[in-house]
Amino acid sequence: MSDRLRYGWFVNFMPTAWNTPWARTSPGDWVTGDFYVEMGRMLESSGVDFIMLEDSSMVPDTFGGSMELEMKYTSRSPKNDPIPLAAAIGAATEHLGIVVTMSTTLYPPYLLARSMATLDHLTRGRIGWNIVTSAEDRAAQNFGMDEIFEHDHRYERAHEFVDLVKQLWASWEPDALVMDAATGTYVDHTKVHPIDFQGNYYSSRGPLNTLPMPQGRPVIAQAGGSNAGRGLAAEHADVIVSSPRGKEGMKAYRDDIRQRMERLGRDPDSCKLLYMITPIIGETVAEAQAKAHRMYHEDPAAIMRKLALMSSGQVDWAQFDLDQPLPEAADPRGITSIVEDLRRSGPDKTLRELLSGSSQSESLTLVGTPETIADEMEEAMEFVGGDGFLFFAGGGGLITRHYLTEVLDGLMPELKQRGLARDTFEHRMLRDNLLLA
Ligand SMILES: Cc1cc2nc3c(=O)[nH]c(=O)nc-3n(C[C@H](O)[C@H](O)[C@H](O)COP(=O)(O)O)c2cc1C
Repeated sequence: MSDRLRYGWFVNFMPTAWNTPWARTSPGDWVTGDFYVEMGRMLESSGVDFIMLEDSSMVPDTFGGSMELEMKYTSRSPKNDPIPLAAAIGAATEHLGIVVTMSTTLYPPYLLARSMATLDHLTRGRIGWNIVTSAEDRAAQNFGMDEIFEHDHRYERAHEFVDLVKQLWASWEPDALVMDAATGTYVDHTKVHPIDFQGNYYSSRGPLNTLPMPQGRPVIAQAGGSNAGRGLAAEHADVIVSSPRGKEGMKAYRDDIRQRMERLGRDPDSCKLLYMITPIIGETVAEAQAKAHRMYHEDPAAIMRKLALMSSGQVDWAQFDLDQPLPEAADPRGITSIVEDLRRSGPDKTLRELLSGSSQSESLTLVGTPETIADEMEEAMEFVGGDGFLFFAGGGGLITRHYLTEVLDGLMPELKQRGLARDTFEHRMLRDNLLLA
């Protein structure tokens, strides 16, 4: 495989590891954004295409009807707003893309369009938008709703939302800024247009009140797993991040998305698909295996941390016996594909077995040396067809500088040596670095 792959790093603006080896204990390190700004610089110098900032807006209390598990393991909170962090990372870097999550269910479209446009200016064309629809009642209640909309309805609204914000971004013609000294005219008003958008769910007069953004519109990222989610991704995404299991699952997902894009009249190569991985790296395979065993099997908190992470939707995992197979429990309003994926990956396994052994949200289980892991990544990409990987250190306060160093100073150089990662950024803007060869 000779084509360079694409890489992102998915991270939560949350506490970093604080009671594991190689962790810092000061909360000031994350809450000020210092850790993540430093991380942005590290990613850039290693040739990672973008950092992707997760978001959600609630304190979960689904597990056993209490916030205890959540507060103890910090799976979704405390969490700061990723939008100002994107600006801070942008100011500290020159080439790294910064993909920010904003929910179509919770943000007004005009506000979102304007924030994205402003961030694209601040970063000189390096912003992406991770479109999510939010699945949690608790988040909906923080924004004045009684409960979150039903799953497919959220996606129906998201289609309209995206149409609207795209029109707002296009409401200024690219050459509207004239700065004509002779007439003393800053902007040619004939090139700025109201949009008068009237949809089923949203309306907006427009135009946007920002100058046209450097990238025209942000890079659009999406992580849909369901039929409705894949439909939104196939129509709008420039980059799709997902975690289908194993090489076969990755290939089936990619083939499906590419077929959907073709049916919609889009060039399938105009969207890059990245698969989530959490490589466990050692200087020998045995050392990496021992580390993975310690992390996933010997740490009594590991399963509880995973349960806390999964307990932000409608499914109360406390009702299930950890030592029994998972019963039919998917709530159609919840994150359906996550529940279904888990059940499908081991219909006869107990919940404890399903949750132990790996980081549950990764496409490939990668445990080894930089060389053996790069072999597996390369082989998977040859089988799947492309396009790259999304690193993730696991949610809920597990990231450390030590882990970043293992991946960025251990694995990335090995990938570069094989021509599978970039040495330098060829372009200034995220869209160009991501999509062009
Ligand atoms: C890599 C990745 C990142 C995601 N980031 C977020 C996020 O920041 N906020 C959020 O509410 N959901 C996030 N999700 C959830 C997805 O938006 C989506 O709801 C989920 O993959 C299930 O797919 P479905 O909505 O099509 O059922 C993420 C999912 C993945 C795989």
